Amino acid sequence: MILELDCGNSFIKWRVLGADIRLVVAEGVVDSDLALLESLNGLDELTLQHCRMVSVRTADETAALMSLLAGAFGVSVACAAPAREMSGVRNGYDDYEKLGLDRWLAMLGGFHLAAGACLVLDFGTAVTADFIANDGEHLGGFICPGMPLMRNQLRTHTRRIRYGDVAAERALESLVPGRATVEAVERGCSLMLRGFVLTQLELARNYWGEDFTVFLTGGDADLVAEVAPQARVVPDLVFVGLAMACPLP
Ligand SMILES: Nc1ncnc2c1ncn2[C@@H]1O[C@H](COP(=O)(O)OP(=O)(O)O)[C@@H](O)[C@H]1O
Ligand SMILES: CC(C)(COP(=O)(O)O)[C@@H](O)C(=O)NCCC(=O)O
Ligand SMILES: [K+]
Repeated sequence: MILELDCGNSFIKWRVLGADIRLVVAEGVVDSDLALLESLNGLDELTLQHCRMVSVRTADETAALMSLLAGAFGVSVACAAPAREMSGVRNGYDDYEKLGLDRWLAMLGGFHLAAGACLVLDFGTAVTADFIANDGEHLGGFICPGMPLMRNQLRTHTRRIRYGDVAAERALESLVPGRATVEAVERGCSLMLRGFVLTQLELARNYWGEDFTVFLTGGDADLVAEVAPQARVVPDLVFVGLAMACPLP
């Protein structure tokens, strides 16, 4: 069995592949290293041969998780590393090591699945957009605050915007102008994300006409899927890239 981990700024996405590595036998989203251990320890018949991971956390945090996993399951962990070029994709950053590894893997996965020009949009703590041309050249991308950051900025930098998570979820059932703070904020931020998506689509059309594939990934991809009906929603896009960057030994 193989354990795969995508350590974002807010959550760790994990999944276990079976003896047939095309099959996901267990998966989850957790908010801490300890919660990850708990989830994994709760699985019966877990026998890990390999572990591969991508992390956008600090080197210290990543190393701590690696040694935790080595201690608990006796596996060594392969970590995705920056590259100037891989699987036909050329990293477009001036300093290629600075490009977020989750972005890089989602790009590898997207270009592989599209076999051509693609726009990769990731909705996590931050929102990212990356443009990969038909020849695999990464043209660059954009980073902006995601839903969790936008709502938390409003909550922490104003005095009267206060509401709970349950109300937030319900507020997004519609996008008509809000008649309560929670509706006004949640819908307002959701529309910001949708506007961002539309701008990215316009830019992609300027580059490539209609000849490109759009990928939506990240925990909040569903919030914007409606404005990009042509897009492929691929929640495990980072894992597609992870398998390419860290093939089994
Ligand atoms: N099952 C889930 N568990 C946790 N967060 C989720 C889940 N489904 C959707 N989300 C949303 O996804 C967002 C986090 O996305 P994610 O891609 O995990 O971020 P990051 O990679 O930055 O940690 C949060 O706004 C959260 O509300
Ligand atoms: C942009 C990100 C913060 C996104 O992280 P996430 O929202 O997935 O947790 C991450 O990819 C990152 O730290 N990137 C490094 C900076 C860059 O890509 O330019
Ligand atoms: K992510």
